[in-house]
Amino acid sequence: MTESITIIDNRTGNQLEIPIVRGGVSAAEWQKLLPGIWFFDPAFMATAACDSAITYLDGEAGILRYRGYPIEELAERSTYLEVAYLLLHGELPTAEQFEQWKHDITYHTFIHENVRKRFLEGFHYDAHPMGMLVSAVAALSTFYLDAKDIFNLESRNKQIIRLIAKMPTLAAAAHRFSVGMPFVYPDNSLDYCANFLSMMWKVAEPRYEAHPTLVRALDILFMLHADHEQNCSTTAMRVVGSSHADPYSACAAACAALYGPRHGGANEAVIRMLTQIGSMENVPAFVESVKQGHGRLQGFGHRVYKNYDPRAKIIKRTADEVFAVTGKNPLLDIALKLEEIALADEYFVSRKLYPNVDFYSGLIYQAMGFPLEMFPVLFAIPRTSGWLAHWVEMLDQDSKIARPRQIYSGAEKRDYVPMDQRS
Ligand SMILES: CC(=O)SCCNC(=O)CCNC(=O)[C@H](O)C(C)(C)COP(=O)(O)OP(=O)(O)OC[C@H]1O[C@@H](n2cnc3c(N)ncnc32)[C@H](O)[C@@H]1OP(=O)(O)O
Ligand SMILES: O=C([O-])CC(=O)C(=O)O
Repeated sequence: MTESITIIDNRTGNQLEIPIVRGGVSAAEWQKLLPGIWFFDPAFMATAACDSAITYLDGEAGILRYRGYPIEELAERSTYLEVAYLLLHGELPTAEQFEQWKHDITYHTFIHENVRKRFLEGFHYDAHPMGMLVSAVAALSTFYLDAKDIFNLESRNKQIIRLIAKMPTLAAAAHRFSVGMPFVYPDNSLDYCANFLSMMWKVAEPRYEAHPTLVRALDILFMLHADHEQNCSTTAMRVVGSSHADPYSACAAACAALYGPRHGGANEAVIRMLTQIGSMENVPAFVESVKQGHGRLQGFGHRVYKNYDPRAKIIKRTADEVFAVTGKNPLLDIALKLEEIALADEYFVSRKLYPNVDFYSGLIYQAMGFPLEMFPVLFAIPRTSGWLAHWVEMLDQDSKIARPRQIYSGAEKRDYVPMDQRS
């Protein structure tokens, strides 16, 4: 195995041996040998930003594992709360640990009345629920001042539990407000996903009981969305966290990164695209227009996967179970046709563009009755555990503040021109 690479410093002609660290070159070694020479890698296409033990991803083979456990096995046998524990603690919980974890999360599902009444209800009536979520998560830092104490393990764990517990409550509150419905308090006799569905849909006393197939489907989707190594939002979490900001502020930054249509907003964009296509007959023309450069196939392509996203495979199967309860989403046939045509087309094959996690998830969410605007919110709820696992790992590694360099391409030094002399 190669243990170092040899490069020539073209300023001096010197030959330099740079040690390889786990398949990569350490930036510290690089800077020692070649000070002032930076890697130009604006979108981090070839940069490992950290050393992480949380999620393993082989994009060529389409493999995803959390803490060593294959995603397929977790989706089959685990639950979201167990997966959240696994991501954060590194091991599956014992029965006793799991009971305590569930109890702690359940105990913290309520949000401060002012967050709802004064903050969330202060938004414009048509505010996007993801915008509301981003702001509400940031606002939580003003309610929990102990959150600044990030190196106090007791306080740190409390914020982790609060965030995982309160995300569904904030999400449902944002939805209820946006449709003019009264807020529903958490029903802590219910499990995590059933409780969320109750806060979303309850219209009459004494309680809302979601269909067990739909509760399980949501739990599976939450497991699949829980982590994905250094994606854009997790990178935002780590970058903001590296300044030692509190976890609510860092999580708000991560939520904001997830909001974009290139990332967690793509599931919403997929449904808009399928609706715009309108029928199976229109699919070939739509694919042609994408190939001509008019937009992108939403829910297709991935920075790391150059194969079928393993999560999309599981979601596709789960969709059938959901549709058996809700009735088939009429957009499914268009989605299947689109996949069939794209996967047989040289444009998509040569670029290794396959369906990603967002391609089929929206069809399930829509069939379950969620409005499109809630789709990125549904992504943010489970991803919170992944963000927090990375935040904890980063703090435990005592990592440095994230601070890349740049290649300056602006003006040379010049003199200030008074305003009356400018043309
Ligand atoms: C949870 C998630 O975040 S999963 C991703 C969700 N996002 C989407 O589904 C949005 C659609 N997909 C995309 O925009 C991209 O595939 C991304 C953002 C996910 C990845 O982007 P990158 O890794 O930077 O790939 P890049 O944009 O360089 O694309 C490589 C080539 O494939 C093409 N391409 C990539 N994705 C698509 C697509 N969805 N439709 C059509 N062409 C595409 C690009 O045009 C480019 O072609 P070129 O080499 O001829 O210029
Ligand atoms: O890994 C990525 O870049 C995007 C993604 O699939 C995710 O965050 O789940």
